[in-house]
Amino acid sequence: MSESSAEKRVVVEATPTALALRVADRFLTRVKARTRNGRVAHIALTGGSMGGAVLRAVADNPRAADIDWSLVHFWWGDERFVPRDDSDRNALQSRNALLDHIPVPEENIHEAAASDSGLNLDEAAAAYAAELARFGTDDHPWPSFAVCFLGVGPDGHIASLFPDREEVTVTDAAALPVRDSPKPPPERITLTRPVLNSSKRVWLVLTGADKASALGLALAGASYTSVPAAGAKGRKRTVYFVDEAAASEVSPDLIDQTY
Ligand SMILES: O=C1O[C@H](COP(=O)(O)O)[C@@H](O)[C@H](O)[C@H]1O
Repeated sequence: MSESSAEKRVVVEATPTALALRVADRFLTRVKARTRNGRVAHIALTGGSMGGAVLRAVADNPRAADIDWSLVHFWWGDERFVPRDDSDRNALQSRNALLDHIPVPEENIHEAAASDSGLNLDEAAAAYAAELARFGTDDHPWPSFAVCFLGVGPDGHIASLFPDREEVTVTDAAALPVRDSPKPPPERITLTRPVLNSSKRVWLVLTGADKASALGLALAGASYTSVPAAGAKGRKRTVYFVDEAAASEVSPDLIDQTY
């Protein structure tokens, strides 16, 4: 195992459906453990194909009824700057998949402002940073996420940190406006790498043959500027949850059979 991937785990399931069920079950285990003694859990969600699939599997899991959702706060690693009821919004997708089906207080749901909120893109990014700062720690002006979910694009992007763009190198802000995104919609708000990587656990969830190359490069220690997924790293654990199609370029010795 190369040094660059030593602390990264790869968990493989045969299909996207099986993967979503597994991630959902593990997520519920983590949230239950974190909130057991009344501690708050901050969770960063992702949009994209598997973001929704995992949350639907959480909603369908009977163990969701065992969680005190009033202790759980939801954030997003990135958001598309579109109207509030636009189906492209990551927050709307997450609400439809999970948040509308669990008793989580509305004040625990921390959405970035939408394009019809009255704020422009810069103001919306600044407002999101200010909201993060309300829940900051002694170490940084943002909450420490117990779990940070990330999708990965075929180009290796995570959140709205795209390859070879300035945003991926920024370390002096918590949230940034993104313009001219290579993937539509063009305007977005993203958390920065220091925020994502201050998470206790970073879980990257990706499926499909079109992600195999990005996954292979991320695990091979590619530069995070050209493959942003390569730079995602949780303080305690970094896990790539993938299906067999995405895992086709992963060396078998990197696959964790025990996790
Ligand atoms: O645009 C985005 O894309 C990624 C990945 O999406 P997928 O559909 O290829 O899985 C997602 O992680 C990110 O949050 C989102 O805004």
